Amino acid sequence: MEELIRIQNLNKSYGKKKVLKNINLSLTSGKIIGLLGPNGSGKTTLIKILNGLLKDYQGEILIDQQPLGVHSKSIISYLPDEPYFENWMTTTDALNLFKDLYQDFDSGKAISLMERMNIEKNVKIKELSKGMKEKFQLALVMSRKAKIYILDEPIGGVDPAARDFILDVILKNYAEDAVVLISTHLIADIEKIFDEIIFLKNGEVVLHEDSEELRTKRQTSIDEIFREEFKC
Ligand SMILES: Nc1ncnc2c1ncn2[C@@H]1O[C@H](COP(=O)(O)OP(=O)(O)OP(=O)(O)O)[C@@H](O)[C@H]1O
Repeated sequence: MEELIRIQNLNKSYGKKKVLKNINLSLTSGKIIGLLGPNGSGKTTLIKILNGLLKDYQGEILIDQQPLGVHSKSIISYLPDEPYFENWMTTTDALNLFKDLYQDFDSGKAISLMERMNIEKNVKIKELSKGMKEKFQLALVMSRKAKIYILDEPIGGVDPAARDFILDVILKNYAEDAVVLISTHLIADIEKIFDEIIFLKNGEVVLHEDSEELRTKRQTSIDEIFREEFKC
């Protein structure tokens, strides 16, 4: 197993508000990891830092043994929590953009995923529904042969029937030696694919465990454990 993400003593504040508090994590290859926590617990902030989008933090981050930078950008395939395409773009423009930006992008795979999703070529992205946009973006992100996939709420906007399809896309398309970090609130729908679970509570990691061991130890589902931990 290769350590692909190492986070040491990570702290981040917005003004006076501390939103990430002394985070330490080591994430290794071959795992699908659930980053779980209630609204405002810091999931998106952590994900943005890993993707080099927020720079004013304290602590050390190593991606594939190297500090954040050109190398980390080249090996992380990132699905943001909001669609990032420009209004004028068509599905084909976005496909070509990914082809230009990422050497590891497999356009044949993306086209076949689009076909399975009934997303046509040359359609204006702004004319797709929210769920279709999310599926399209996921198809592009999962068509890279990346070492690290970071997916912020990949099933948030799609209907329950489409969720299993999305999980299938994730499971069938990540390389076995990659790490997949997925943030979500919809734990019951997705927990079966997690190898490890991280609970983030008020900016702190309160649990990081193998999901099977956790279920066996507590004799219940991750969803139930989450509800218990974060009871209002
Ligand atoms: N740009 C910002 N300026 C100030 N505070 C922010 C900013 N972005 C996030 N925060 C605050 O940081 C905290 C963590 O937010 P973050 O979006 O990382 O949480 P989250 O776990 O992803 O939440 P959600 O599940 O609702 O998306 C929250 O208290 C939020 O209000």
